[in-house]
Amino acid sequence: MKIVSIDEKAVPISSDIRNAFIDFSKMNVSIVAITTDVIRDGKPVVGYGFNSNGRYAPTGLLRERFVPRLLDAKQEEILNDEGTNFDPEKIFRVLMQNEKPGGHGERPVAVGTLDMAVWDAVAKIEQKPLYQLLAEQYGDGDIDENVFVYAAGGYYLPDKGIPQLQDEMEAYLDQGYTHVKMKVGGASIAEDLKRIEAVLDVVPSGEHLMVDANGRFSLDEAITFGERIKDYGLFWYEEAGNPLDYELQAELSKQYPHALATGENLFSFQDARNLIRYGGMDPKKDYLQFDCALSYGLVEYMKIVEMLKEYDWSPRNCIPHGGHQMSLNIAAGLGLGGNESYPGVFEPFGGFADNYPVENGYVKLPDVPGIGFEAKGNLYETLRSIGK
Ligand SMILES: O=C([O-])CC(=O)C(=O)O
Ligand SMILES: [Mg+2]
Repeated sequence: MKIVSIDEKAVPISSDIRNAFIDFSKMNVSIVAITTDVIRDGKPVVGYGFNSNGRYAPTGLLRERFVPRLLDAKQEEILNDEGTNFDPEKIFRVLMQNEKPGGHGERPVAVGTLDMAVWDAVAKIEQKPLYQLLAEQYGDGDIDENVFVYAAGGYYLPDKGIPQLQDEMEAYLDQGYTHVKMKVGGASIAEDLKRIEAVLDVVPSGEHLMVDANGRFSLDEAITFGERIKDYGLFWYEEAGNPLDYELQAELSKQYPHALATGENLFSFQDARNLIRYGGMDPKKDYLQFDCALSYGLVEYMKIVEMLKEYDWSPRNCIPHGGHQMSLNIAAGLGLGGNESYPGVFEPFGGFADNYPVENGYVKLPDVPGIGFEAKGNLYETLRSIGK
């Protein structure tokens, strides 16, 4: 059993949208295909992966360092002890050879991309959906048949006014979502409050709306904004300040009475643990958004989940960033609180299996081997453009 080849390509996901920190005019992602010599259904198993939105394609890191390292590994370094499948933890160790600790930068994005492809291949070789494999081998055996998903949008766009924002949110509700998220921090407070109130006219109550400042605010701004929105009773207030500023997060937690969310820009076990240790987050109400496809993959994510349990956090407090099927599988197999979704944004990487509509805020997963990319036509078209 061996890896025959690994292919990578950068694919654009550019658009005119803007959050409080960046625009997406040059955004792209790496897709990878790990082709194996294992035959299932008469064809070699190919595992696919991609990195999550918000970080650029780590093409150089993959091609110069991580792909050669994996291709150079000996069989016993990448297979399980029985030799019946690839071993994601061993592969993680191979990838991280000669990598110093700390300074995570964009290395975790490259490793997370390969890790996704490894898990896709492993589940395909087992001929099981990844969520089932995770529940059986790493969880308590139970699968969540329905996973909570919310519609993340509400971006700033040139010429987008209040009516367009309301139409967008109404369309999400019409598509079966019960909870929606919008961007804040990219306009004046007065303007953002108008936008929030306009969306509150469309959703049933504040409990159905999240706001995301994408790390834009200073401590004072974060607290002031929190003061101004607290009576809306929103579902959560996301990434108010710089993701690595744990003191800001802790101070904000003391002032803002409702749920906070953050973590999408923390890329390692150590960063996640620092947030839990020093960020003042409350396991009784707050949410964690670590995204394995940006942060060393599922091997690292499972270490984070174990760490959280030691600090009395439940996996249900985790609702990952990224809107991809990998985290949807993790949510279903390991009992997370849900997953993000970007209806119509970041296509073809955002969104879930075709013909599995969101119903009353929940979505089901298809019963296909692997992560389920083959059940999402536009994504599979893109992924299969590489690989043997
Ligand atoms: O706009 C982005 O970078 C995406 C984001 O923060 C989110 O999905 O929460
Ligand atoms: Mg966010």
